[in-house]
Amino acid sequence: MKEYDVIIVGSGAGLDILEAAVEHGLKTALIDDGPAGGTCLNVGCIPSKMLIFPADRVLEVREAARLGIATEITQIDFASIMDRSAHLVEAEHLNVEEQLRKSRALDFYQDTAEFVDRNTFKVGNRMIKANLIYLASGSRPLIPSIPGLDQVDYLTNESLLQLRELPKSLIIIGGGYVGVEYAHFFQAMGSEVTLLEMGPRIVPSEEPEISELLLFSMSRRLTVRTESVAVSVRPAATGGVTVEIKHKGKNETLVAEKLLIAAGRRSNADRLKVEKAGIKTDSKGYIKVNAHLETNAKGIYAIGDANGREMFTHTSHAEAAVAAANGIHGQKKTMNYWAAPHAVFTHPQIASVGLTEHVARQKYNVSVGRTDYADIALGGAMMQQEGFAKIILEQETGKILGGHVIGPWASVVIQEVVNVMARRGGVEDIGRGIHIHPALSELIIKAVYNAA
Ligand SMILES: Cc1cc2nc3c(=O)[nH]c(=O)nc-3n(C[C@H](O)[C@H](O)[C@H](O)COP(=O)(O)OP(=O)(O)OC[C@H]3O[C@@H](n4cnc5c(N)ncnc54)[C@H](O)[C@@H]3O)c2cc1C
Ligand SMILES: NC(=O)c1ccc[n+]([C@@H]2O[C@H](COP(=O)([O-])OP(=O)(O)OC[C@H]3O[C@@H](n4cnc5c(N)ncnc54)[C@H](O)[C@@H]3O)[C@@H](O)[C@H]2O)c1
Repeated sequence: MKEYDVIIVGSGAGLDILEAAVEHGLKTALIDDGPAGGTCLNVGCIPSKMLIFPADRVLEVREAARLGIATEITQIDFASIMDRSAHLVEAEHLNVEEQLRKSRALDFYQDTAEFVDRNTFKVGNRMIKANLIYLASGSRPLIPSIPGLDQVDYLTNESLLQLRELPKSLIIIGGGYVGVEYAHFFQAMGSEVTLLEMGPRIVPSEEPEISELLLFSMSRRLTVRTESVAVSVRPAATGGVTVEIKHKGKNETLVAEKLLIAAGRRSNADRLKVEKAGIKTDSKGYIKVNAHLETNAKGIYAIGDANGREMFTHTSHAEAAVAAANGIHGQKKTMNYWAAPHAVFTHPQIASVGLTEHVARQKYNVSVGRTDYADIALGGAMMQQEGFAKIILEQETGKILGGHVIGPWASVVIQEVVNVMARRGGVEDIGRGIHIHPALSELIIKAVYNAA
């Protein structure tokens, strides 16, 4: 039995905790049985955005015609696009791994951890214990129980990164963030893509008009089927995969070379056997935490995807800072998600922060303002006929409650709203800064003034 001051499971956001613990001179163990760096680096944000960047360029070239630039894409080297991403990821994770292995300030266990009791982990065939524990154990793809799925060679966000030949056709189950981002990527590369979403709209957590515009825009490039449930799956006689679906009550048969499952995530808490430490989980298996990110077991914190709250890398890092302050520095900080943003890197891009209009109306008197890209000078220069920014204000105070953008560079345009919301600011805070003309930032000031 080896004793530590701190044990951390997971080398994604867990690395932030590690840094705080080591800087504080604590005897620290880090455990991860996957590639160092976690989901974002290895199979999530980084590889997907390395792939989506060239996909965006393809769309730019295709759309250049409307500006009077006639051009043609003569070749897309799919294998080299996949390799570029894989090489960057590999170099980065080997770098992280080497630093962890070399460090004398910590012990790095590349093995699976499971609780034995409140303070003790079994890691491979070793036992280690600590009073202070951080669970940054993340999530993995949720594989729905569709009859026949185990008979076919389906892809996930992990295995698709091994592809070096572009599938001629692809069915994607799930119209959430993973589904729409990869639908954009594979269609841009040249696949014939069918996206299936069982709910009434794709990206269902976004504003309804954002889901609608994304659906409208994607439907020009691929087949999007909402209210479509995969009923069964089997190998196709011609090779590939057959998917039987129920679409608005009717049965249909779809065939494609490949099938991608993008039906959500599931917690890794089961792999940790958290019940042996008496740690409570919610109905989906995510680890329950309080406002200080501490579980019901004192001294055990859960951050990032492990707690299932806002499953984004930047939020995981924000949570790590709060949990490190509380557990390591003895503070009592509260995690605040008020201005936690996210972006979806599809085409068009989506970005959002704060409340949706529907949620805001349940609690506040609101006024809503919207500016289309076409209504600002740069949007006009871009001949951007679609896309908008929407701002939701509290009527009495002018405080910003939410901001939502769909269109080019949405992920950048939203940042001003995030910064103002983080200070609980409103109309005056946006208006105080002079906005560059003609730039996309004019979307926000105009939407704010429209709302006000
Ligand atoms: C395809 C895809 C694209 C995404 N794109 C974005 C994006 O653009 N922007 C964004 O903000 N977010 C994005 N996300 C979400 C983001 O990747 C996650 O929110 C983030 O990686 C969570 O980090 P984490 O540290 O909580 O967990 P992880 O990074 O998942 O780390 C958990 C680690 O714990 C290890 N582990 C788990 N259980 C055990 C155990 N019992 N023993 C030992 N080790 C264990 C795992 O091996 C893993 O390395 C994306 C996700 C996916 C799937
Ligand atoms: N850009 C980003 O920040 C980014 C990108 C990708 C993923 N992520 C993170 O990863 C999480 C997981 O993404 P995701 O897209 O896998 O999950 P998700 O939960 O966002 O979406 C899954 C979708 O699949 C649908 N679905 C589930 N089962 C189905 C079935 N049998 N048939 C048809 N549709 C089905 C659901 O209705 C849902 O809309 C996100 O919530 C986000 O936190 C972030």
